[in-house]
Amino acid sequence: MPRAGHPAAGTLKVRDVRLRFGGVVALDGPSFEVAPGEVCGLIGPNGAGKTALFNCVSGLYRPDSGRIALDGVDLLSLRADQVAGAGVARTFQNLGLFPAQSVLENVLGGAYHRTRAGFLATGLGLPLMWREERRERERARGVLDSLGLAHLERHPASGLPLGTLKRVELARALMLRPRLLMLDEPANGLIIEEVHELAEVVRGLRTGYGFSVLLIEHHMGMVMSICDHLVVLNHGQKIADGPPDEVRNDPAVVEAYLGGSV
Ligand SMILES: Nc1ncnc2c1ncn2[C@@H]1O[C@H](COP(=O)(O)OP(=O)(O)OP(=O)(O)O)[C@@H](O)[C@H]1O
Repeated sequence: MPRAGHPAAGTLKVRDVRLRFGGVVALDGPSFEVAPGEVCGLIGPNGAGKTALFNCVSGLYRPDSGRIALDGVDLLSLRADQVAGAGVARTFQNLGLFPAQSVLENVLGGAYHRTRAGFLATGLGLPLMWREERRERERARGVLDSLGLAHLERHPASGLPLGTLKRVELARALMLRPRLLMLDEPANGLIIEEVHELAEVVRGLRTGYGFSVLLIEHHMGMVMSICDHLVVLNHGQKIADGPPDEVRNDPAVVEAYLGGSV
């Protein structure tokens, strides 16, 4: 499996992040850390603030206060596209793929901002840009291969099973050479076999590419099987932070979120 190109890293530090929408407190000061190479699950009941936190890390929301840094780089001073350039890649709850485009074109979309002039310039016949695009295509093929998708590169995204589309979206995120990969409910809508398959894929990617993973997931089987560390939010506050076995037995977590069902 190809290395992603960055040196091993991916320390995310979140400190006292606060975000309000009018009278609604979405984030009420959570602080936590994701260590290099670990899979950290961000869990909590509906409305706990998980997506709001993801959006703050990826630059879509600007918190009212607090600090978020990746490998010492202050992400809050960057625009969303610069955050991606700093090594943060994410997938979305509702896939952000283009149905009419081929799998390869969708995956190449993940590399777009990394090229110096974009693929449009290649249409002008500029040799440097053409070489750059060819290089990115080869890299995309390598990423597809590492996810067992090489045979689908010409297939339009439409018509592929959801489990496969999730892997295409992962491939697109990998084109950003992430230090931190953020996955937003990847198991949502998958059948149990696909969940197991996806968990296996994420574990393999983490080992092969060496990045850290921050995962929002309601599927407790997946959370418990792949996370090294859990952070639990409730009403925008952190209520637990530690190894999965410890967190699952934490009375505050059982009370607030798990309802004793795990
Ligand atoms: N753009 C927004 N405008 C207004 N309120 C928002 C916005 N985004 C989030 N909120 C509110 O902030 C709180 C946290 O929402 P968030 O979507 O982060 O929760 P969540 O933990 O991701 O929930 P779920 O598991 O249901 O996706 C909720 O009360 C939500 O209604």
